Amino acid sequence: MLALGKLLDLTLAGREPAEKTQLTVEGVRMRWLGEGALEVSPPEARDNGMSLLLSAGIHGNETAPIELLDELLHGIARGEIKPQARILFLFGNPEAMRTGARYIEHDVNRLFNGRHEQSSGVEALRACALERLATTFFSVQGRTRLHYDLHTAIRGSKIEQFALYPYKEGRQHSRRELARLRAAGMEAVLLQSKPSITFSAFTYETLGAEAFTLELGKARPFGQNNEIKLDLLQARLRQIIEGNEPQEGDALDGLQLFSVAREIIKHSDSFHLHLPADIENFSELSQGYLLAEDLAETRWIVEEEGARIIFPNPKVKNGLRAGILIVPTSAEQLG
Ligand SMILES: O=C(O)CCC(=O)N[C@@H](CCC(=O)O)C(=O)O
Ligand SMILES: [Zn+2]
Repeated sequence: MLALGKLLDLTLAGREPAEKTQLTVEGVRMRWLGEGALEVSPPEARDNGMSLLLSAGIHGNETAPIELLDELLHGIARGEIKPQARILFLFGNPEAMRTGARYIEHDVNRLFNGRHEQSSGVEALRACALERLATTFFSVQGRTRLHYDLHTAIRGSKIEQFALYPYKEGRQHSRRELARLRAAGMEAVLLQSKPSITFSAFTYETLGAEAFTLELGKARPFGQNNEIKLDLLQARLRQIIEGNEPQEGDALDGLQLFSVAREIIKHSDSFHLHLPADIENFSELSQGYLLAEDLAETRWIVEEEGARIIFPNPKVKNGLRAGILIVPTSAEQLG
């Protein structure tokens, strides 16, 4: 296999490849753009106009998606997968990947849409570099722009695989993209209701891509991801890459939709979350339930009917989201 196909090995070893550009037997050009960043370009005659950004390792301990991208890249480097799309592979936080940590100093997925300018350290530099790489990649006009940012979650979940769909004022969520996610094995989608500072929010809001955070199961170390079923996602990614997706229309086929009712923000060290430590994502909370308390007698009480909690985490830094309250919604208002 070509050395650049081993982007993961290079990244984990903190090494720079001797040759920065290589051609596969299929005439596909692979170009190393910097640590954890590789661009794949099909021969011009085969290019179908799709620009696909695939990122993983934004959180360094979320290894299943990193392994998935590694496999896809190996397939391309060996000539088994024949791209018609341009692809940018990004490993989000190499430093944290090397230590098996979610992050070193700051959660890189809270530093986008310019937030890195108010921060410092390795993750602020990385978020700035990722923004630049994505901006350059999506700068070619007239191409379809799609971004999947792949993650796994800290805790177990009543719904194993789901996507988060960013929000931008005046832009409609696309039913066709939801159908594509369903075909890729996602069981639910959370429709965001305000702008955000995550990587997928950046590519959606600022770069005009269709962009999603995909949650694929529970985070485990490298080599321990057998329980995570990625065959549907892998097959769909391969079809997008090779430009041979079935045209099955926009049927959502049982996909569960939720909208974000509220983000729970931790304001101080006095923040206390009234949930069991082992609570699963998508657990239902009854109306009137006292979810959290913070300084100055701030109380978070569940008001919404059918509310569920995802990503509850009282250990986040002050000022960041410590959980999301979601409610069921329907597909009626989709574009
Ligand atoms: O399990 C958790 O608590 C967090 C899992 C995770 O990393 N989720 C992403 C979601 C990003 C988004 O809101 O689009 C994150 O929190 O960064
Ligand atoms: Zn993550």
